[in-house]
Amino acid sequence: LYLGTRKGKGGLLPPGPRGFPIVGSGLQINNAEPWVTFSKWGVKYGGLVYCRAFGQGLFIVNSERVAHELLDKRSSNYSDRTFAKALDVFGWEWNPGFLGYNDTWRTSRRIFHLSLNQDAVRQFRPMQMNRAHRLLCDLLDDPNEFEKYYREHSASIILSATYGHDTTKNDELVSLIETSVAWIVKFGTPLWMGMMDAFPFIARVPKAFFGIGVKEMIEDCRWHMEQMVKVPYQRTLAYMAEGDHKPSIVANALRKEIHQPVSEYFEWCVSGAAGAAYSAGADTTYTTLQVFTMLMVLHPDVQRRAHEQIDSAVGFDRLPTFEDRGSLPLIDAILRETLRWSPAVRVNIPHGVTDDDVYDGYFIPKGTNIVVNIWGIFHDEGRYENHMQFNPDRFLDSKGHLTEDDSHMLAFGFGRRICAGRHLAEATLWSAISCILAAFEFSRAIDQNGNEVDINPKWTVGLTNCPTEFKCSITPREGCKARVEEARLAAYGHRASA
Ligand code: HEM
Repeated sequence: LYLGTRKGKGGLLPPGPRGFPIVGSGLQINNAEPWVTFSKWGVKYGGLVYCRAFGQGLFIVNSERVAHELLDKRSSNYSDRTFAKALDVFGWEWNPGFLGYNDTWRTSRRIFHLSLNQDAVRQFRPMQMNRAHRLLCDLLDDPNEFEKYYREHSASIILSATYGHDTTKNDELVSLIETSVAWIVKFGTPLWMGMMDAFPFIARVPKAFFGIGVKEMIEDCRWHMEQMVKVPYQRTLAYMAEGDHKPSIVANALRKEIHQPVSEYFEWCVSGAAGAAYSAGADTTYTTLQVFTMLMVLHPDVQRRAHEQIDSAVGFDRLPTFEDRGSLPLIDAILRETLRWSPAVRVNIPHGVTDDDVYDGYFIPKGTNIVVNIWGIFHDEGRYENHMQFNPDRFLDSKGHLTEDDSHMLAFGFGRRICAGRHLAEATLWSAISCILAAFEFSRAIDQNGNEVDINPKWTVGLTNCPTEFKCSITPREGCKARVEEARLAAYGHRASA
């Protein structure tokens, strides 16, 4: 049995699996479900596991305490993205989510902070409510297409908050960016990151070589990356030139006087930050809405209680607004439990170590990566009893008030690298979920023979893990049509055409 006996140059390394020559334990990590491998290792080796993957040292954190100790409390040492250089080959060098711990990354975080800090995000509330109302109209008109509408909704909010762009049906910007983001989601897994870091020649393997074609995929990816950063950014410059004053991350940054005159470098940072906001925010928000929908179908009891709370706090004449949030604790509890039960990002983006460190007697060398198994932490039976059960009451006290437990925020990552859009995301999700629950009821779909259709989602593989292609029935609640028609009038300026 190997338990913590391996020694690094600077001391004892934490326990972990013994790997094979060259690839280390890289191929033992399940690429589709890495959190499963990490959780198994967590049970066997503990909260901090060490392995080598493709020639690189990798630390896996399976414990909330260790994650806080290292990534939050010692964040100045654990905020690099050491693998990031290898990813430049994908054309992501503009993406602050993958930048090292350097000045360009700091500038990007300042750009985000300006528009997305807890107070600043309030400027987007009217837009978020407007998009939630549009979503209700879409669901009322064609509930079977909920997946498509969730995508459009998430995209629309991010594009507005980032570029001040008001999306239309079949918006060309949305389709350009969606295709580009699909590349990031595909290549953003620990396996791809590890392989590109260790064996950069893989990027040059053409299709002619046994049909593998990494080279062609990378060329396509690079083209999309360039377009997704340039095209919408230019659009915002045009809006600004026309005197459009909608708030957005790009416009707010460019208008901020301390950066006048705007340098080419600063523009590069702004356009990169904007591209990152979309790529990091659209898929994660959509994923959370999909998980929420699946959970509502599976838990009619929770849904009924949510309906009752909304009806009693908001009434039947209008839809919830942000001002109602305090009187709808169950909606917040549902949101928190949804993020816990299936976080959109189950395995965190690796944090790089800047300097050698020692933790709990173990040596952590500089240049290695720390990966947090977010799913594993959320499914720690010692912390969350009956962890597989969806139970929003975990976040409520005996009087039904929200508790102080905000551990769902772990879904947004750690330390200085914590998700830059978390306040925006929370508000987007809250407005969508509260409005949807006010207006609709979810249940299992019924097939042609009158039988209930099982929920067997396909889960996507990549940086995010999303349930898709499942069927459910979304029906308007009593009195809902009138409320949605009011929302349509407010959102579009007209009622439904006959
Ligand atoms: C449910 C929605 C979301 C979830 C679950 C989520 C989760 C995450 C996670 C886990 C990280 C990695 C943090 C780390 O390395 O420790 C991250 C990073 C990031 N997120 Fe989000 N995110 C969401 C929505 C958004 C939105 C709406 C935006 C932008 C408007 C956004 C922008 C970013 C950016 C820019 C980063 C990179 C931060 C950095 O490396 O400094 N995210 N997010």
